[in-house]
Amino acid sequence: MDAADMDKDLARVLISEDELQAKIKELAARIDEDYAGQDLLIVGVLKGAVMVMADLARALHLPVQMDWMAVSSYGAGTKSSGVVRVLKDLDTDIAGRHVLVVEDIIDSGLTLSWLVHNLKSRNPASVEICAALRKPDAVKVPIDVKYIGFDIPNEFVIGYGLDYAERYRNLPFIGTLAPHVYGEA
Ligand SMILES: O=P(O)(O)OC[C@H]1O[C@H](OP(=O)(O)OP(=O)(O)O)[C@H](O)[C@@H]1O
Ligand SMILES: Nc1nc2[nH]cnc2c(=O)[nH]1
Ligand SMILES: [Mg+2]
Repeated sequence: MDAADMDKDLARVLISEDELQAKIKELAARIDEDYAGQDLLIVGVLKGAVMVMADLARALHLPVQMDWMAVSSYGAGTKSSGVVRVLKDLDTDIAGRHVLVVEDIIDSGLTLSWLVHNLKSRNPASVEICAALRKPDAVKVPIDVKYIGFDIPNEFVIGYGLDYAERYRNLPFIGTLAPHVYGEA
């Protein structure tokens, strides 16, 4: 699959690369200001958050530390069951630390709701969330999201870390896929 193949799989671009990069810079400026003089650990949730983490970290002026978690939702055959298994835990002890969890998307909100609860049980100084995208269903789960990039409609999106069958994560923008990719046309 080359770039031309990826392009023909697209239905439309929802958020362009320029829009994404401008928003990341805006969020980074707020984070720089809010955590000025503090020791911040940013935690990316693998794999979706890799692009946001990489861009956000480089846009920040704070000397942050970076760590990663990998989690997997399981149970009842649905991805967002709310039951989460830790596949890779933090390498860092977060007791007394300011933690900012970085995500690509909040859909049902179940992954982050579980994760924040889990991290808070480790007695950090604070836990906040930064997510590039949020879908309308997220309102059903009460999670406090301090930094949000874009509120998007309830569509399946790909790119900028988000995959369909592990592909399209490397697109630099957010888009939707043509029906033929799903085998519908
Ligand atoms: O709000 P929710 O309904 O819980 O869904 C959001 C989560 O789902 C996706 O990850 P996924 O578990 O597909 O794994 P990935 O990050 O490796 O793509 C996305 O990256 C979020 O982590
Ligand atoms: N790729 C992708 N993964 C998701 N996980 C939850 N919502 C989405 C979405 O819209 N796209
Ligand atoms: Mg994810």
